[in-house]
Amino acid sequence: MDNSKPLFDYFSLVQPEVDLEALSPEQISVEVKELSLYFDNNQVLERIGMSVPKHQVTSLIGPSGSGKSTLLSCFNRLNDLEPGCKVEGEVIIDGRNIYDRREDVARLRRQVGMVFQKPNPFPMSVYENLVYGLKIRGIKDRRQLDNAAEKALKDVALWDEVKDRLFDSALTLSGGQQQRLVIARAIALEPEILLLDEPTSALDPISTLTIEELINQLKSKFTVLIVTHNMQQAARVSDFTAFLHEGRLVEYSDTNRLFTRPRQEQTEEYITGRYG
Ligand SMILES: Nc1ncnc2c1ncn2[C@@H]1O[C@H](COP(=O)(O)OP(=O)(O)OP(=O)(O)O)[C@@H](O)[C@H]1O
Repeated sequence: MDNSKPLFDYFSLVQPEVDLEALSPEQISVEVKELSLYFDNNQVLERIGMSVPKHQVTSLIGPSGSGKSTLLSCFNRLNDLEPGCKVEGEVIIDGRNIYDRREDVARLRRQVGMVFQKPNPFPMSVYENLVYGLKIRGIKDRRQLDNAAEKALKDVALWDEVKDRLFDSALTLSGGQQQRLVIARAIALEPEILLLDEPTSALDPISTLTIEELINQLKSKFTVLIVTHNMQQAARVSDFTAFLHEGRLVEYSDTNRLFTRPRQEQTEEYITGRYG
């Protein structure tokens, strides 16, 4: 993996550009409308509007503090846990505004899984990590749990590495393996949407590459949203890219378009490294 490679090199093959405006409702996984978010009196997101395409990878990029992680956590209402947080606007998933008072947040979090920057396996065995959520859901059948654990490990290409260590502590795995395990734990619950908040920033280059390859495969089953500081990573893994600056969505388009022919000067300044 070469992070110094010019971004343009990733797009040497001309790919058809996808028009986000032309997506049909069936192609949209999440619709964000006029979304603003405040922590006390500080406005962190300003009237964000975007349609997130189904079964595609969408990256959120932008300088530190631009609101990427905050926007990502709006998709499963993780912000609600923060004191002083106020949200305006709508985030629509499956026709429901998830900020509606009637929303069942536990159900939402099953529909929208999340993986954080630092691998956070539970301090229990590899196997127990994988079946924990299923057991909470009331699944007791041993064969069903075994099958789910095996399938999730195969989905993240970890099965061969850990099949003989299923009952060892998850904390004995390497950092890259732990992050794949955490992704497996999330997908064992069969979410529709997977949120990845800088999933490789604590990992070495080889583990990063493995996770990036995995992200490419995951989109056949899930809609993936990823926050990344690394523009080369956004170029490598994502179909669509959203550039945020000071809480505003400056530009959102086909990744190819955004990195080769940005419409906004601010985007161009950012991707060419003039700031951020
Ligand atoms: N819980 C919170 N309480 C108050 N302010 C917050 C909270 N979380 C985030 N902020 C503020 O919201 C703004 C956006 O933060 P956020 O973490 O979303 O940015 P980011 O683009 O993900 O940054 P980074 O790349 O550094 O992770 C920052 O000014 C931050 O200080």
